[in-house]
Amino acid sequence: MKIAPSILSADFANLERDIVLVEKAGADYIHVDVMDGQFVPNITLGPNVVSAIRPVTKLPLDVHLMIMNPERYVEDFAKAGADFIVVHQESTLHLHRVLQMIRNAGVKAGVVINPATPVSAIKQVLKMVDLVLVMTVNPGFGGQAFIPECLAKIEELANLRNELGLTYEIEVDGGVVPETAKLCAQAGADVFVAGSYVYNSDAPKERIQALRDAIE
Ligand SMILES: O=C(CO)[C@H](O)[C@H](O)COP(=O)(O)O
Ligand SMILES: [Fe+2]
Repeated sequence: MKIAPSILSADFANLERDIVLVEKAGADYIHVDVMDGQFVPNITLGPNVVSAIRPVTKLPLDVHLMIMNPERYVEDFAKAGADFIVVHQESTLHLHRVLQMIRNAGVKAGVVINPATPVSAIKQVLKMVDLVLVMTVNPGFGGQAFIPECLAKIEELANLRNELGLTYEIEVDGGVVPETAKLCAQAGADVFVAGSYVYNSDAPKERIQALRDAIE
């Protein structure tokens, strides 16, 4: 079980401090939310920020691209030091090609689906990916409520992984707190993204531990 704090809820004027804080608190990945103001109604950061934070942590950078036509930026995020590049099924007409590009750049490839997108939409590419991310809120903002209908998709992906003999990690993102994390773990999730629950607190270390206690 892995915990991936999302720096979307960190203090952007103190990113180094907030990344080191969660690394020391036992985080497994650093989740980086990239938004373009088109695919989602919010704008965050680009490859320059990924390359700026790369040297401040040894943890893998899990880069969640919420941008239209992510094929335009795969190379830039790979060069910036992303360990995972995760692209939305809904953001490109050429999902297979984008995943090939990510793999060819020597980066782990991930695919992500919105709450309204069924698992069947990514079945053809499951054998190409290292990670499948199930959005449990509509992407764009931190601090939203978990959508319980997404749990069935986690279970479906866990069953498919067994049936097809694959090894992708199943990650969940959005509204993750101990109660919802437990439900996701029971459904088969392995990686838990948490932004506001970890960072909007005086005690991020205790919050990471509370998530771990809930899922293990
Ligand atoms: O991708 C995201 C939003 O689109 C974020 O990773 C996610 O929302 C984390 O925030 P929170 O844990 O507060 O829901
Ligand atoms: Fe995210």
